[in-house]
Amino acid sequence: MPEPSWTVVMPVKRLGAAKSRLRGALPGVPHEELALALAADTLRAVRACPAVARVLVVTDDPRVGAAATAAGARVVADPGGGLNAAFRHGAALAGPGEAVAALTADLPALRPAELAAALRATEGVRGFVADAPGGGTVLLAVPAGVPLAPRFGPGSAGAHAAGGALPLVGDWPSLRRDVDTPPDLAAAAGLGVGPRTGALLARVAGPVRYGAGMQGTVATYDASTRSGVLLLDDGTELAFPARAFDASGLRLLRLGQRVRVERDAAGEVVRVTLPTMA
Ligand SMILES: Nc1nc2c(ncn2[C@@H]2O[C@H](COP(=O)(O)OP(=O)(O)OP(=O)(O)O)[C@@H](O)[C@H]2O)c(=O)[nH]1
Ligand SMILES: C=C(OP(=O)(O)O)C(=O)O
Repeated sequence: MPEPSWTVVMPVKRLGAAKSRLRGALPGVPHEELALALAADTLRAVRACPAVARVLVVTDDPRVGAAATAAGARVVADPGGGLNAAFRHGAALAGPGEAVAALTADLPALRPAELAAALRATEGVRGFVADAPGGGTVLLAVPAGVPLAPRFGPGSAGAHAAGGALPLVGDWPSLRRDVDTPPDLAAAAGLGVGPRTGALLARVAGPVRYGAGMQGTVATYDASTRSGVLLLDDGTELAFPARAFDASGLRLLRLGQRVRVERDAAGEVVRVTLPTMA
């Protein structure tokens, strides 16, 4: 059986207003560059997904529009009225026989194979994929002819479920990893981001204390190698090397102990400290 061909709708805000919670996340990098890189890397992965036939980018931003056109997407103007209006507008432009997937454009770690797997899982039903923390939505997909009825925004996972959409269960960390805050960016870097975002991370000199506020608990610790694994509060696991422990000034770590995590521009853990330490 041939793979169904999806139309993906991706709205992107004007770069000056987009991703406001990330402003200043990468010192020395203009905010609009970062906002553009996140969207461009998302789009790149979507275009590389074999299940996707068409991409509609809904935006009023000229730089996003140019990048999207160059990447082979169709660009349509933002109708105004916010994110859900933008999604409805894009979905209305899909052909009558086309299944539609509404995707947020802030998934710089997205892997085409994970998007393909999620689209396969939603075939024939109206389904959604929650973000990594669980309260938001990264993907809402409908079969041809079924209204999208998007309810994106705070608490959207609950709103989509209440509206009858099926929560899709699957191990798709790169799809669920939306980037709203500096700790999200660090988590995405840990998964591996696309080239545009990666180039900006690499441009930042020296170790950046991404998510100096990021916390987790010690899941494993091997005193002989001085390394182990942390369970972050968003449920992801993160290995830490001996040098991150050595930088802590601690003599040992106990299982279940609460720690604060500092990571470098590539997402590697550079220091594990106690939340009470300066
Ligand atoms: N075209 C369009 N896209 C939007 C609009 N609002 C949000 N988006 C996009 O929808 C996706 C998810 O939105 P949010 O995570 O809330 O992003 P944001 O509004 O840029 O970020 P914050 O300013 O931090 O809230 C992002 O790709 C945004 O660019 C809108 O009004 N129009
Ligand atoms: C747009 C959403 O929220 P966030 O700002 O968390 O990406 C959502 O999850 O529906």
